[in-house]
Amino acid sequence: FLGTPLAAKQAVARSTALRMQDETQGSLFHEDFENTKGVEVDESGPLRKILLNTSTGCEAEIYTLGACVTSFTVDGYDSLFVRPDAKLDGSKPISGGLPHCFPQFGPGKIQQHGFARNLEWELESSRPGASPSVTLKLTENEETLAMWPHKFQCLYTVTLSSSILCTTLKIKNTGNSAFDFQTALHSYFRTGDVEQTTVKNGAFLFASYLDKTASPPADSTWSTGDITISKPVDYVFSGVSGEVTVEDAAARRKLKIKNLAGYEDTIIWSPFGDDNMGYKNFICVESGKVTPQVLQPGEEWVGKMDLSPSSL
Ligand SMILES: O=P(O)(O)OC[C@H]1O[C@@H](O)[C@H](O)[C@@H](O)[C@@H]1O
Repeated sequence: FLGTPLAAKQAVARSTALRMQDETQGSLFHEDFENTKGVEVDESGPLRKILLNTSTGCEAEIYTLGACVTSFTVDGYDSLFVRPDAKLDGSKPISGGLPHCFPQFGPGKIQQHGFARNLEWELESSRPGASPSVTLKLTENEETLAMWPHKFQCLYTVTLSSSILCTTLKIKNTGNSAFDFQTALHSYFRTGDVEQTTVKNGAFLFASYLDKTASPPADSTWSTGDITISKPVDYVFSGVSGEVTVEDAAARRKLKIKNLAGYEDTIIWSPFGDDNMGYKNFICVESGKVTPQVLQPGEEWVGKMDLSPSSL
């Protein structure tokens, strides 16, 4: 496991208004609760999390380990799913919610899905108010440089706006030489029953995709339009993006995944049949940039993905 052994962190039973480093002034400030309405830091458990909430009753929970959004609740329904086998003590990355894969997606030269989800991200800034927002930051350190010799800055902003969760990830090359990377939100969406769930986007029909359940993984063509799940699935649809909809007939819920920038690919993963992972109650519909993206020194890539839930 890469990063600070967070499991050992002392549990401090408190939920406070946001405290953070103001880098522009170089000082620690602590806003009073009225001014931080909608943004709280919860340090009562082994891992620190940020809570966003609106006066209309929408809530989001973001762990600073991996900058992982683990809960997004509108009208009392949480659209995100955390696997029952997930560890929330820092002993491994969080298997649920919206984990970041960076700088690698899947297996490869470095660890599966990269290191961003294993590391503690810094609190960069917050914006309280009617549309509360928090920005978390990750930069290189000795451990990342040993695995991936590049200087970078990731800034991840999560905003609750009305009943929409807005996310923006900015990845910048802060070094002196070019690098390439892959990234993805390995999104876990709650389902009443994965077998009664349909994933829709017009571009699935006749799209070519990489079937990672084949041995060895093989390119294929998707010929049936909408995607339903009745067996283990691990498909990478390069070039399928834009609005992807998850319709969950069992829970009578619909979720629009709006890929607004940067995420050009869609990955569908289901460990169908694996009760330990709670396979019945989630589907991963991932927003990815799987084709490697080159960044020259000073260049930045921006990924934007919003979630808009409603009843079906
Ligand atoms: O188990 P992880 O690392 O959290 O990732 C979940 C799954 O993610 C998928 O993308 C991989 O193909 C699986 O092999 C993996 O199990």
